[in-house]
Amino acid sequence: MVHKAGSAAAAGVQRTLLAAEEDQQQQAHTFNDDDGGGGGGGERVSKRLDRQGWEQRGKVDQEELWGAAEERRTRGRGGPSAQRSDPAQDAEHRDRRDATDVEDWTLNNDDILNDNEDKYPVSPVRPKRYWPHHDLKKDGLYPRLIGIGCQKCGTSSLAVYLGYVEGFLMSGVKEVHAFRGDHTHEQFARDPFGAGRRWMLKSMNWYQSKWNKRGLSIECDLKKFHCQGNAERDMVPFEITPRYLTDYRVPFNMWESLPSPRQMRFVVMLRNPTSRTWSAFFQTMKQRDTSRELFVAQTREELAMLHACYNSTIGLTMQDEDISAGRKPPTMNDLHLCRDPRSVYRELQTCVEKHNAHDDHPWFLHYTQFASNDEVPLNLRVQYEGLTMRGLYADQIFNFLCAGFWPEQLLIMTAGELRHDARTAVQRVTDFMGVPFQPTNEKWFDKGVSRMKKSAGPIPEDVVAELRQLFALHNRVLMRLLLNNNFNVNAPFLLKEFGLHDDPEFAQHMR
Ligand SMILES: Nc1ncnc2c1ncn2[C@@H]1O[C@H](COP(=O)(O)OS(=O)(=O)O)[C@@H](OP(=O)(O)O)[C@H]1O
Repeated sequence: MVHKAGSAAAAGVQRTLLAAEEDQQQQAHTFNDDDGGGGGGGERVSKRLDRQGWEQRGKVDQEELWGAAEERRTRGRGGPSAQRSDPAQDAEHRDRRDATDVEDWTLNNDDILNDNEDKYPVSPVRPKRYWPHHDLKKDGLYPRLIGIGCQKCGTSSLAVYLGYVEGFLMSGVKEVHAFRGDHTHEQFARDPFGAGRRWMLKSMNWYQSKWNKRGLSIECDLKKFHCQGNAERDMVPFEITPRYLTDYRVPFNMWESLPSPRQMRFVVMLRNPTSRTWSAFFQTMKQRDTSRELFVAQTREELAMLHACYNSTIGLTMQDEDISAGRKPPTMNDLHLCRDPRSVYRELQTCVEKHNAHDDHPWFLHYTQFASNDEVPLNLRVQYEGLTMRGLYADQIFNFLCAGFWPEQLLIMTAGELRHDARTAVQRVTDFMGVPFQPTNEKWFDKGVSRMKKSAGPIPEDVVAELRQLFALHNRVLMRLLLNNNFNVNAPFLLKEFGLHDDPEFAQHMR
């Protein structure tokens, strides 16, 4: 990539990069609505992209997903799977659903506002909950399940599979990107009762509206711990935005603004980070310069920057010697390592600026552009984390614990697991959500979701060893984090994905 030196040129390139990043997301995620929480324009874009995307694939029609959901609602609970399951159980399930078609229930909210602090230590940076009790429009649902990652890990296929499970209700677009801006965290902190509150309401109303297409709604009065609505209790509204995992602000925004963060469930798709990096590069550069030389050059530049800056700034778990040296796994007792994402990014930015000898490489600097930059509109002020850093999953997941979420709330699935047996993998998700696994269209589970986009093919050999070297320690810390806490994992698949299935340290988990 050729960059011009000089700050004006750098700003120009940065704008181009922002545009490219947007463009990348829009092109890549054909059901993406990367509006960053603003509303309006994103809807238009997403409609266009949805149509193009699904037509290109020629296999799945998003309306079909919605149509299937609607049909299920109106004609009862039939569907192919019903023929195969126990009729008595089905009848019982049907009765239960009919009885709850109009819901009026009290949430089990013991720990929503007064967290049960006995179970785990509380992170020193867990934000205050700002969820507004009043003034919200009551015309949509909140998700119960959010797919938070990771990019290029099979999330589109997972979205399609879940879309064909009874009761699972996808947002109008797969990726809502609701929590990535500063609209909650920063605006609200600055002005909780004025502009910040208006931002919050606007963005949460916008978020809720993603599920209002079928006239479903739910109202919650958290002062009375009471919710009422016409959504069925075991319905699972969901969305999947892979970049939620890599933007350190996201879990904090979620904790602040979702009505019942402790009841949220997350699914995290993971993939071996080396092949992920190449797949992500291939997507980013689609229709531009996809040369393997560029990939090697760009990756090396990122690696140099990460070696200089990652561990000392953004790498939360890396800052504990015992953890990084393998003397202990990261657990909930290590939440003192947590940092406010804004200060983490600020430090990262300072470090990157110091080590970046060439200010003609703004594409990399861009990923630390957290401080306000008036030239960049708020909804475009995304973090560009580079491609390699997105594979350092351990700290990204740990950061969710920092924001207040518990390991029990996260289900970890690997791309290999989904590819191996989608039915069993998706059933893990339905079990996790406590709802029966009832596919509404068996063919997707029997045939599998066909490859949706052009594949990246094999990674250029030149940098494989360097990438593996960077990821080795982080992968190990990740396994220790996931296997020693109460995450919902499938250990053998997990270890296999990361090439640690023969490692004596984890042998007990392979049994
Ligand atoms: N069923 C199933 N299981 C596992 N992996 C699958 C599956 N379907 C697709 N893929 C591969 O996932 C890669 C695309 O991932 P995403 O859909 O998450 O991409 S995106 O972030 O939404 O753009 C992409 O990887 P690459 O081919 O290496 O680019 C897909 O081939």
